[in-house]
Amino acid sequence: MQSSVAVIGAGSWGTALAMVLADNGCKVSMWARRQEVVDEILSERSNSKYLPGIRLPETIYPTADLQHAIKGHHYVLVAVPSVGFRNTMRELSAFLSSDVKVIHATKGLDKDNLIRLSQVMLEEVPQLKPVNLAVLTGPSHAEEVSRRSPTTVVVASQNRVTAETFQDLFMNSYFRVYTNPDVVGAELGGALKNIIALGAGISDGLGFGDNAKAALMTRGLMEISRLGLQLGAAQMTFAGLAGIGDLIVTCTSKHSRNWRAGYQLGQGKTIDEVLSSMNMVVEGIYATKAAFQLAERHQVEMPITTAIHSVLFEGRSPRAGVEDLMGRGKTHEMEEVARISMSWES
Ligand SMILES: NC(=O)C1=CN([C@@H]2O[C@H](COP(=O)(O)OP(=O)(O)OC[C@H]3O[C@@H](n4cnc5c(N)ncnc54)[C@H](OP(=O)(O)O)[C@@H]3O)[C@@H](O)[C@H]2O)C=CC1
Ligand SMILES: O=C(CO)COP(=O)(O)O
Repeated sequence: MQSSVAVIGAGSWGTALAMVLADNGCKVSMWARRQEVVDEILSERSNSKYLPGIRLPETIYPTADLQHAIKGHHYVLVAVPSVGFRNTMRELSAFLSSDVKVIHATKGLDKDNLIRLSQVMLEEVPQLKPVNLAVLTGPSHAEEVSRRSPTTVVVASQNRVTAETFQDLFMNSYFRVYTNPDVVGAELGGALKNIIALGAGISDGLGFGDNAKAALMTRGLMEISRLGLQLGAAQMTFAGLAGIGDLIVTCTSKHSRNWRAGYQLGQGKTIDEVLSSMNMVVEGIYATKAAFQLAERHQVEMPITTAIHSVLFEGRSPRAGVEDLMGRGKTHEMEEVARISMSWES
């Protein structure tokens, strides 16, 4: 039987994932905020602002009416930016029945309560069952997925049947889907790597080399894991696609909006100049603010996040931010390893 899926969000990622589902034989209803996007898809089969040059399959049915978008669908995918996530879920709440399975592909945190987005889903749509929720994350730029370039992602859910149901819906010859029970790690990996990608862009914009970027990625993963473990994630998740995998692609790809924003900051532009030059979401900016507050709340050391926070929100120059990082007091690479190594006893 043909599955029908509602995709909420018609930016780059919602559209690219709608294409994967359509390629898999699903009937896809896609909600866009603006009627112009709907009209363009209906008349041209394209979404030129977000995926220029890509032809969308005929089995993607766009609509600007949220209720119409999800009516009769057993599966819902939410792919709106984190800043609009809570409101979108609140609006959806009136139309979602309790047996629907919902997956989100947004990489961010709730800016007000500093919670994960699957937690926001349950707050705003209390009739949803936690076992029916999942998260899709991993190294996956929309531009490449929409060109059907080989991509791997992770679907995380506390319930195996739900994870495998979404795995079956999305998986195909160019889109390989793994499952993982660690929802906390999957969501945090996706949200926090954007901060480090901003840093990688800043480093490149300042003219630094590969050594600096490798350092940022490695030490960045360390602080992502540190906060993640404190918040209940499984360490191994950060060694997988939702962790190091996504960190690599976002810190090194020309497609990354976070890297591009960081690059311009490194070249001397202000944050306002950078944001006005980009017509797509830069999640790392919001994630930096949220992670900085979480680090303070949980007493977790996150020097790179702190340095990027000082550049974004405290008027520190990118170069001074790097000096802050390089001038920190000396430390072990891994406190945990140093602590358990008997040979280190004096
Ligand atoms: N692009 C990618 O390669 C990937 C993106 N993601 C994640 O997916 C999420 C969505 O990003 P992406 O599709 O790339 O973003 P884009 O910038 O490409 O598009 C944003 C989309 O969200 C809509 N939108 C903007 N603000 C709001 C709001 N407040 N409420 C509801 N909708 C809103 C926009 O509508 P309008 O046009 O009307 O402004 C547009 O449809 C992000 O969390 C991102 O990190 C994850 C993996 C890959
Ligand atoms: O999450 C992404 C790729 O996995 C997209 O990253 P950007 O938002 O930086 O483009």
